[in-house]
Order: sequence, then C-alpha cells, then structure tokens
Amino acid sequence: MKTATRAVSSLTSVRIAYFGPQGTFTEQAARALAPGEDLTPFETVRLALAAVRDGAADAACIPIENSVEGVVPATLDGLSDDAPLVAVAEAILPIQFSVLTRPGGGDLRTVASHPHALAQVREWLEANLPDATPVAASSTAAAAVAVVAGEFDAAVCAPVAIEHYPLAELATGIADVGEAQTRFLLVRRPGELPAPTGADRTSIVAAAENRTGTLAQLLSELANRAINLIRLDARPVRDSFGEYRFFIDFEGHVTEPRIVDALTGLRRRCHLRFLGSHPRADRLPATIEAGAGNQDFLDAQSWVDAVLKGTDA
Ligand SMILES: O=C(O)C(=O)C[C@]1(C(=O)O)C=C[C@@H](O)C=C1
Repeated sequence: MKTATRAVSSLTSVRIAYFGPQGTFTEQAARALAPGEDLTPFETVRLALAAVRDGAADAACIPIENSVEGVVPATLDGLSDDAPLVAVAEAILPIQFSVLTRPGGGDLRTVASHPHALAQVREWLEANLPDATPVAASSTAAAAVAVVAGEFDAAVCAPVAIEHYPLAELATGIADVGEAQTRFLLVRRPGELPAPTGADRTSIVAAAENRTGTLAQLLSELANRAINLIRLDARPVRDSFGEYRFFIDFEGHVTEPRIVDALTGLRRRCHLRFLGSHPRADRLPATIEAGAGNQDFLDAQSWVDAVLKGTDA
C-alpha cells in the first residue's frame, strides 16, 4: 500500500499540536510531517487549531479527508472560522484498524470510535460484532481511553494504539475498503510559504453569493486558465440556512503567474480565504496545457506592458 509523506525542513524546534490523544492516526501523520519535533495532543481539531492561533503552538497536524468517508467537517469549519491559518505540508497515510478490548473482558455490547473510523469498518462490525452498538468517540484513541475506563467495551483504533493503552487486540488489519487513505495537513499562522515544486496544491475557501450561476462562474476562472480542480466541498455557513462556503483545491502554487491570474479573477467575484499552497503528498505534477503555462501568462503580460509603453501594438 502506498504511503506518501512530505516533511517541512524549516520546522526545527517548534511545538506541534495534533488531534489526539496519543495513538491517533493524526499523531502518526504529525511524526511523518515534523520528525523529531515536540508533539502535544489536543482533544479536538478545534482546540489544536486554537493552540496555533493563540501562539501556544507553532503548527498543528489535523485530518482533512478520508478516501472512504470524505472530508472531516470539524477541520473545514475550523479552517474557515476565526483567524486565518495556512497549510504548509500534507501527508497521506494508509488506513487500517485494530479492534481493542479490555484483557479478559466479557460481553462486547458497545464499540466506540471516531465516526470516520466506524464508517470504514461498518461491514466488519456487522459481520463480526453484530450485537455491539457503535458509539461515536472524539477520536480513535479517545475510544481506547474510554474502553480502559470501562465506558465502552471495544474501540476501533489505529494499530499503534495497542502500544499506548493496556488493551488486548481482538482483530487487526480491518478495513471494509482496501487501500483506504486519509490526508492530513500541517497548518501554521500565515507567514513564509513553502517553495513551489511543480507538484503543488493550492486551497481556498470561497464565500459566494447565492445567485444563478455563481459556482459555475467561480469554477470557470480555473477552467478558462486550464487549472485542474482537485477537490470541491461545500459546508453550510451555519448562521443562514441554504448558504454555503465552497472549499476549492486546485493544482499549482500561489507564486505561479497562472495561479495569481486565477486568484485575482476569483477574488473579483467573491470573498476568498487562502488556505495555503504546498507540495502534494502524492507528488503528482500539475497538468499544464499548451498555451496555459506560466511563461504564456508572462508573455501575455509583457505584450500588454509593451502596448502600454508604446513599444508594441
Ligand atoms: O481518530 C483518529 O485516529 C484520527 O486521526 C482521525 C481520523 C479521521 O478524522 O478520519 C483519521 C483517520 C481515520 O480515517 C480515522 C479517524
């Protein structure tokens, strides 16, 4: 199974907040993204992000999307509310689970985990623990903590959780969908951007007016410049029913002329929040169509400059 990670070499001696407690998948992603750094667990994504916003931590590692269950709503809302944060790196981890119980424990009436984890082992639970009621926990490792405390009978966890909690392994290597993956972000307060690599992801949140054709017009700003869209999600604004924010990821880096051109086009149409430009964990290079490369944008700008100077027409 493919594992792709990218580290940020400039992140030396910083404190990294992560969505914990110890033994989450997010902790493994944080170790891959910031090797050797001092990691501090936070109980929720929102608290990990708040630690960065208020300066208690220099960066936070949080889950953003899973290949089976989709986006992590707490992360999207946490990045679009409050002070801006930007993603500087991402990691993609393969996801398989272990089921942990108290050693010698009796009947398994409840099985707890993060809702994304429960969704990824639903069929396995129906086939193997049909009498256990699934219960949502704040994270996979929080479920293990709750099993240790006797609140639930079994936890669906990251396989490493067994190293952190005095529990027994009922099963391991579980996943209804083989090759499941989760993508994680390392986010910081706005500042220096990671350098462009040619295989980058740029992320924005667009708050557009609710009128005919708005979303099509936003996307056309990318399509007209042959910029490849790689993710589109909508989240309700929450205080006004039927209004949405659009989370748009596309290939390229904000320092590229073609991306600058697209962002200025988008910004004219709606309010934007920039969520970062950073290397893609899968290292897939950006698709560049003939006539839509950075040099084409620079050449076009040079021609306009010459027209303005009166040296060309
Ligand atoms: O609870 C954890 O261990 C997490 O890191 C969160 C999370 C998620 O948000 O999707 C991460 C990976 C798995 O898909 C299940 C749970």
